[in-house]
Amino acid sequence: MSKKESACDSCPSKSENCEAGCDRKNMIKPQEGIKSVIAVMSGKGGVGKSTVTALLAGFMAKKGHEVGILDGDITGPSIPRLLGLKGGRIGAGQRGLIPYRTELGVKVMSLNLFFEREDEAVIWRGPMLAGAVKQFWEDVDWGELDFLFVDLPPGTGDVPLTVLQSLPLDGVIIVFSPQDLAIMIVKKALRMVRTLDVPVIGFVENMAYLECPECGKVIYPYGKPKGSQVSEETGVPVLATLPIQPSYTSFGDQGKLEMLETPEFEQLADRLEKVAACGSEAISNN
Ligand SMILES: Nc1ncnc2c1ncn2[C@@H]1O[C@H](COP(=O)(O)OP(=O)(O)OP(=O)(O)O)[C@@H](O)[C@H]1O
Repeated sequence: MSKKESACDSCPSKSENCEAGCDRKNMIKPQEGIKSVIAVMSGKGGVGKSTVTALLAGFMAKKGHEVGILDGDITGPSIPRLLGLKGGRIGAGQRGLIPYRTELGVKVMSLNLFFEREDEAVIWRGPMLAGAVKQFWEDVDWGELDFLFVDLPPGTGDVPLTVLQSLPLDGVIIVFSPQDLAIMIVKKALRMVRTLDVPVIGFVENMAYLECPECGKVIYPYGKPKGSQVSEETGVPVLATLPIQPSYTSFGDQGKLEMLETPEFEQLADRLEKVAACGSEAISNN
């Protein structure tokens, strides 16, 4: 039995007797060509979730994987800018909308790619935002992918809820920074994911430290890293710890973020490869 079949069989949405209380009963059809679907989430804005998504996509692409990014941050989409994609040229084929491709070949779909002006504002209410994300799943010809990363807007609102309930996710990565506030909110995000019975793959702690380029001294502008404390309290491993790295911002501004080398993702990549091969049951931290 394939990984997808077993995942679907264990999902209550497949059952004719789906109980009224089932949280994932609205799950939409898996796409045959996509091996694993991973949401990248954060409880709070500005912790670097889109930066992590773009860097991770580049890291996995450089390892030889076919990678896609579904930009679910409809009102604040930054993925096209970080990866150097200019909107206004979305095409359609027989099997749906054709995603853009970055220099490394990462497939990307984002609402901003429909606009020529990247500063176009999207003023929509929650249900429309959630509908757009579903369409990016259903109406895009993603083709064959090893990993589709879904970059979620921050928080626990309509779009994260729709994605967690309706996309056939293999798991969620939660990004946080070492501030106490961010830690409190990461636990809310984790609670939401667990309530909806979606597997948690692990945490990424971003902006954990800064290494002085002159003397090499390490300082902690946002406080000491909280990875081991959060891991102990939640039972979820921290699979990558990223420094404050000015090149992330400058490469992002130039649309070349995927080109940066990020050896910090080695352990996370191993986990993701396991998920793609054996299913999230093998690594779930729920
Ligand atoms: N490790 C880092 N080192 C230096 N700058 C970083 C780092 N991570 C993120 N940034 C910068 O912080 C800003 C916010 O990052 P990003 O847009 O990825 O956050 P986000 O959590 O996706 O935000 P949003 O809440 O808008 O979704 C960007 O300017 C980015 O370049």
